[in-house]
Amino acid sequence: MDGQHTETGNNEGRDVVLSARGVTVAFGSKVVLDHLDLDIYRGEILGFVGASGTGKSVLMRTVLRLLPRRSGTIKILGQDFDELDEPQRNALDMRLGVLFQQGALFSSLTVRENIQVPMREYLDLPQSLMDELAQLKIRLVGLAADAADKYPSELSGGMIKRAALARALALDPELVFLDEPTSGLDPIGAAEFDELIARLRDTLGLTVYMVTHDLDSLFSVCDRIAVLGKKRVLVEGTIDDMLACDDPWVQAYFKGKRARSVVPQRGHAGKDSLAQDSRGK
Ligand SMILES: Nc1ncnc2c1ncn2[C@@H]1O[C@H](COP(=O)(O)OP(=O)(O)OP(=O)(O)O)[C@@H](O)[C@H]1O
Repeated sequence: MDGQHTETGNNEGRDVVLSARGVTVAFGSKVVLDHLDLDIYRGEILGFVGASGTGKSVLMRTVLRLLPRRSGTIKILGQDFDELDEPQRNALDMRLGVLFQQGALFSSLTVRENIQVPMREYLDLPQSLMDELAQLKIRLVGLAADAADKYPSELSGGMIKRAALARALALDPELVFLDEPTSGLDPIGAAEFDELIARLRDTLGLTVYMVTHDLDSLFSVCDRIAVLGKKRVLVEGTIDDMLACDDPWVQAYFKGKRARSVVPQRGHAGKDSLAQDSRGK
């Protein structure tokens, strides 16, 4: 059901890399998402927010086909998984990277082996090339070379996130899904991770779909934000659009006490100045 949510700003002519229309997901009689619409544009970092339990993870899992939907269509990079055969699905899967909450690394595998899991699943490469590629990804996410031989239990929380990101990037995806990537990190670690995501978006041309509760991330690296509420996307747009939105939850979230500590002078500042305020803390 198109046009149910408020989409602000002019996105006409932009390349849509993910388009959800009328998506409904339910568990028995409990409807979590009801005719949800959402667009993600190429090259942007979209922050996806909403109160706890509103269905942010459910939507991400539905988009990734880990949960079934009751109705609606989802197109990723112009293709609808439902219309693809197995080899085509695999080809499309390879263009997506995913970082689940808590990193979700395999504890019995080293960082190098974790990064090579998707390579083994989708590609047929000699071990020496996979080792080289894993080392490249390790460098890309700012880990030291010797992290390759470490097991997840030997890594700090921030290193685990980076290693999980390296695995998400293993197949050079175009669209990356991040589920609360900065949760559990201290503010400095979280800010560094945000900077890494922004840098990778710029250098690799990634599109990023980021579920987050982290106001700093929303203010500093997200180009657009989508707010989930009432089982659909209530509003999507820039930080300024969020600040201007009169929905009570959006107001409380973006103008509440926590937001004020992130953005001391909210209201009329543009994204850049908001970001500066946030980072300057
Ligand atoms: N497999 C499942 N079976 C039944 N109910 C589920 C299942 N997965 C999620 N739910 C329900 O769907 C709703 C949305 O859950 P979800 O995990 O997507 O919320 P969220 O917005 O990601 O929350 P949080 O911010 O706390 O992570 C919740 O009420 C949850 O209990």
